[in-house]
Amino acid sequence: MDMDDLADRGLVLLGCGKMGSAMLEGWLAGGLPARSVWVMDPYPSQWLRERAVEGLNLNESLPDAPAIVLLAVKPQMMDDALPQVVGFADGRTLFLSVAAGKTLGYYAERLGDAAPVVRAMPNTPAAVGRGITALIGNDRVDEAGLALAERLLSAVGQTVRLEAEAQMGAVTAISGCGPAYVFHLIETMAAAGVAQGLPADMAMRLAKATVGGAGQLAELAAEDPAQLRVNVTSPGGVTAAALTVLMDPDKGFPALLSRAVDAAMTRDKELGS
Ligand SMILES: NC(=O)C1=CN([C@@H]2O[C@H](COP(=O)(O)OP(=O)(O)OC[C@H]3O[C@@H](n4cnc5c(N)ncnc54)[C@H](OP(=O)(O)O)[C@@H]3O)[C@@H](O)[C@H]2O)C=CC1
Ligand SMILES: O=C(O)[C@@H]1CCC=N1
Repeated sequence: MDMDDLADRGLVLLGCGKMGSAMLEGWLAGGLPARSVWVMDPYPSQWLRERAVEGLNLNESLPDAPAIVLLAVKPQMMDDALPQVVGFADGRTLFLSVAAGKTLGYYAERLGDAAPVVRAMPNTPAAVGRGITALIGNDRVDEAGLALAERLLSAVGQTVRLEAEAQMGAVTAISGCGPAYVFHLIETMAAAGVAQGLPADMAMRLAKATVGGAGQLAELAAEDPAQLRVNVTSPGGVTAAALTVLMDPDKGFPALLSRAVDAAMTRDKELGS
């Protein structure tokens, strides 16, 4: 099974909200024909209705044996939504789940033993081709199936294969949810700038460009992030004063982020049950 097979046999999206749309936007931009895509979503967005005008199959009858069914409804909705695609669980169709918490065991119970299932955790920067997705397959997924999932996901960013499904909770808490942490950092940096007297639009521009630029530097530089931090921190200077607050082991970022990640992982487990 390869990308041509995907275009011929079809890609079905069960649920196409924020995450499904972020990935679909990248796939269509990368050349997947709209006519090869079937979307099942009870309340499609304006963006999806516009893609339907271009040939995307929106809430129409599904192909006989699609190459991939992407499961992108909320975990809480999965029990209700899954029966719509259970008929594809005969081994010919690869299921690709992006739902937080829902384990390969959960899908085996509902789809049976024949269905190849890849569990993946993407993130929303996929919409601009800058996502990162971790993935792992069940024992019905062969190398070709995993490679196809990887090719599809790498069209919207980087991919990483997990060694064990148990790693997925931590991945979710770091890179799945992580963009929200960073967006909140941008919001709070801008708000702090406004509190110090900057105009709101200027403070937001400074915050966005700083986070975007620092992220890109962290990815491209030969030095690691700790050294890049040191490079900003003139001894006895202004950054050092701020970092004394932010790096406080009890009240700073380390303790705060560790608590946030613990909370995310607890919720991930709850959603899986
Ligand atoms: N958002 C993110 O950053 C990430 C999300 N995920 C995972 O992606 C999945 C989707 O999340 P997200 O996109 O944020 O959520 P959304 O609520 O935006 O998207 C889910 C979509 O599924 C639709 N839906 C609900 N019930 C059904 C059904 N029975 N059949 C078909 N479609 C249905 C919803 O419609 P309606 O709105 O009308 O209910 C909605 O459009 C979740 O499982 C989440 O864990 C993974 C990584 C990152
Ligand atoms: O908030 C959520 O549950 C999903 C999973 C990762 C990001 N969003």
